[in-house]
Amino acid sequence: MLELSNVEVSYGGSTVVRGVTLTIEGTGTSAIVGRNGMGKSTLLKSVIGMMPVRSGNIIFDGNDITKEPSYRRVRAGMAYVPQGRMIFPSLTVEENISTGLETGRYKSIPDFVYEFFPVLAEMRSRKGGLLSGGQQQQLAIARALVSKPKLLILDEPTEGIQPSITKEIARTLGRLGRELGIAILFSEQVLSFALNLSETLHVIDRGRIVRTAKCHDVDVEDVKSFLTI
Ligand SMILES: Nc1ncnc2c1ncn2[C@@H]1O[C@H](COP(=O)(O)OP(=O)(O)OP(=O)(O)O)[C@@H](O)[C@H]1O
Repeated sequence: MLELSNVEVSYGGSTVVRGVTLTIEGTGTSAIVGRNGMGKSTLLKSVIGMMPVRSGNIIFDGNDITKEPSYRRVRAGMAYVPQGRMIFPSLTVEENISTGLETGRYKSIPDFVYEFFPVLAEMRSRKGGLLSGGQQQQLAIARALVSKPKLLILDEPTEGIQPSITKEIARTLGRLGRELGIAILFSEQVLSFALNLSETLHVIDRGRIVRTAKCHDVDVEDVKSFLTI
C-alpha cells in the first residue's frame, strides 16, 4: 500500500531523514520506534505531505505521490493524527469531528465513529478543550476516520496520556484495523505500546531505519538499546 524508497528530508541544510526505504502492507499495523529527535515526526510528515522530500519516492496505492500536496493524499486515502493531537479547543466534540467531513466521503458523522468511541458520543456537545488528553486523542482519531482512510497515520499517540488509557486506545486502534480494514502506521517511543498494537516494528536511529522485524520475533533487548540514552 505504501512504499518509501530512499526518502531524505531536510530542514535547511540539516538532513534528518536519511535514505529511508520501507514498505507498509495494505492491512495490519506498523510502528516506527525511536528516541526523541530521531526523525519519526519528520518522516511521517513527509508521508502525509507536510514536509517535502529532498530525494526519494513515495508510492501510495500504486501511484507516485512524492510531489502531491497533503489534501490530495487525504483524498487518495491517507489520514493523519498529528503529535499533540491538534484538536480545536473552542469547538465541540461534534464540530471537531465534522471538520474531517470536508473531504466529502460522508455527509454527516457516520454511526460507527461513536460506536468505536462511546465516550465521544456522551460528550458530543462538550468543548474539545475540556476533554482529557486521552479523550482528545480519541477525538483526533475520530476526526481522521471520517475521511474514510485506507491508511491511518498517527504520530506518537501515547504522548502525554495515562497508561491505563493508552491500553484502551491500543485496543480500539486494533479493532479499527481489523473491523474496518484500515492499515495503521504510527510512531512511538513506548515500546510496550508499539509491541502490543503492531505486527511490524521499524526502529529509526538518527534518521535511518536500523531494524525491521515482525513483532512476534523481535529482539526486545536489541530494540531497547536504541530507545535508551
Ligand atoms: N521545524 C524544524 N526546523 C529545524 N529542525 C527541526 C524542525 N523540526 C524538527 N527538527 C529537528 O529534526 C530532528 C528530528 O525531529 P523529529 O521531530 O522528526 O524527531 P522525532 O523522532 O519525532 O522526535 P520527537 O519524539 O521529539 O517528536 C531533530 O533533531 C529536530 O531538532
